[in-house]
Amino acid sequence: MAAVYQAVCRRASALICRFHSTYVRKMRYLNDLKEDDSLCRQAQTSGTFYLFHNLSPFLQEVGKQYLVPQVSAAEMKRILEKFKEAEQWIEKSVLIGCSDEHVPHFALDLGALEKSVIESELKGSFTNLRKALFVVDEKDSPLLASAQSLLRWHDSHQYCSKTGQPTQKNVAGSKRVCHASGIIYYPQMSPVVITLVSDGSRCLLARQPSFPQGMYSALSGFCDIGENVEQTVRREVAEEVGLEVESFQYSASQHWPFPSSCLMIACHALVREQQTEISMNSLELEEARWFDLEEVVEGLKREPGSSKQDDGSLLPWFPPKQAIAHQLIWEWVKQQTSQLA
Ligand SMILES: NC(=O)C1=CN([C@@H]2O[C@H](COP(=O)(O)OP(=O)(O)OC[C@H]3O[C@@H](n4cnc5c(N)ncnc54)[C@H](O)[C@@H]3O)[C@@H](O)[C@H]2O)C=CC1
Ligand SMILES: [Mg+2]
Repeated sequence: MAAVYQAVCRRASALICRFHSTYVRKMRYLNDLKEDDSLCRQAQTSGTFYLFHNLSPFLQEVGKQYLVPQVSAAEMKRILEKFKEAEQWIEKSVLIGCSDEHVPHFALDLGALEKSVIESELKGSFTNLRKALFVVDEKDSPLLASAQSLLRWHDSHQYCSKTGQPTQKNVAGSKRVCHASGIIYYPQMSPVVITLVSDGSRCLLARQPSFPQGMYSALSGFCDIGENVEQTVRREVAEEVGLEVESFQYSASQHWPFPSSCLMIACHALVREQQTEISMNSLELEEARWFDLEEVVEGLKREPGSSKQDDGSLLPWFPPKQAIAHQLIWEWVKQQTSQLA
């Protein structure tokens, strides 16, 4: 009876599925892979793999382009057979998505294997993520960022922080379990607020000592435990530049893999026109100042290389479009120019 009931349910859910959009079906499939170890193990045999070596993604340089190759399961098998314990390597992979046709995508870090062997087999090279994100096609950057973050999380959560016992990942890599205590660990992101402060006609951009020369960005800061986004915006602006936020507006968000895994929550904030004197916290920032519209528009046109002047000084430039700070600055320019029109 139970078997008949299950068959009816399966048929019903298959019928319902047919009416779902491609997106819904894809999300449901990914969720099934996360929940069902045997389904996911089977998926590994037909999936594609994005490779990393000590958290650096594998890229291929073709002409002036950098491609992010997807290695087929068969190709993966062929390469791993060159090393010992080939089968065990596939088990280290983590699920990072799937195509509209439900071909699952995995990420795999081959850090303990000889890098040069893999590079020459696959004709490419493992490239530092900070470089990779800015040279690959725009659609591939978020994928590389989230894949690396997930691999990093697994690498640094091998043991239970309560019992000290090893933790085991599920096949998809969506969690790790300590079988001694029953504690389940899920991949984490730290919420960070990034705020573009404006006084109505100028915007405030700052430099941290670690930024590349000449680059200015919006103010950023990790959320403290218990804070909401508004409280973090107000606190960070007060801490870093000594100003009081009057009002703020959410703009967009982005996952950011540095220093480990941040959820960047981007906001515009307004301070009173009469209270714009900056009192910079020099422990965190090396410069913070107001920029007018013209200076921001000019800065957006500049690239790191083109910011150097003949006398060696640097003109300001801003984060590239892959960073959400860029989007905030663009939005501010658009809003200012629409006000002027
Ligand atoms: N995608 C983008 O456009 C941008 C991204 N960012 C990212 O935002 C992050 C945070 O910005 P900051 O101004 O550096 O933050 P911050 O102003 O809160 O200062 C960083 C300090 O906060 C402390 N901290 C508190 N919680 C932390 C946590 N969960 N992880 C690490 N450190 C923590 C540490 O002492 C650290 O040195 C940066 O790591 C950076 O990668 C920053 C600007 C632009
Ligand atoms: Mg900060």
